[in-house]
Amino acid sequence: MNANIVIVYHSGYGHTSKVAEAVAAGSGGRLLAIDAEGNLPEGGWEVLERASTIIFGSPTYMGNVSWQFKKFADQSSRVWMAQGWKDKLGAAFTNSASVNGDKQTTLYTLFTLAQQHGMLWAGTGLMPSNAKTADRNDINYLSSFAGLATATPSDASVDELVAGDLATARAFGERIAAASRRLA
Ligand SMILES: Cc1cc2nc3c(=O)[nH]c(=O)nc-3n(C[C@H](O)[C@H](O)[C@H](O)COP(=O)(O)O)c2cc1C
Repeated sequence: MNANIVIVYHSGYGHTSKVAEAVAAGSGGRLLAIDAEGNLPEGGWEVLERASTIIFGSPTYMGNVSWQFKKFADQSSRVWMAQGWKDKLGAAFTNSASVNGDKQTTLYTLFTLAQQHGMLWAGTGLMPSNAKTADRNDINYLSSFAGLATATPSDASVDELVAGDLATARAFGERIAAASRRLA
């Protein structure tokens, strides 16, 4: 595990957790879950303080981050006061039911959070799979650049995430780990 990379995320029903696990597998990063009340576990803020790279993750609910993630973001204003995350590397992912589903708004919220903190930003760095021959299981089929986007059908269980999305999440994690090494 690479303690320099922390994946801090919320998942209401477990689907975004699966994406977070794939990002962790690719990056070697440590998972840090925001709970159902919007709180971090004991010592969570210190884990983030020590990290050089923070990857933010949230499901898209009503076109934006979940309220639990927003509570975490608002609580991070205490860190902002001391500029504690300035110049750390930031990146983000979101998962939702629809292929579009307004995920871009969620990614922009996560990007804005990172920029308010003065963080550096890394996108997916993944080429799109948008040709006629493209298959749903191709890497970056959703063709997102600003951050990782995955789509889990609304009736899929947590064991039924699209394999290509999980592979894309691993590739995204590898990309963020490589970017993190370049800044070290
Ligand atoms: C309150 C709520 C709002 C949602 N809003 C959206 C949405 O705006 N766009 C979308 O594509 N899916 C939406 N969904 C579907 C979720 O994004 C989707 O089920 C996702 O996989 C849930 O992730 P989770 O299991 O980590 O909570 C919504 C689900 C809930 C519960």
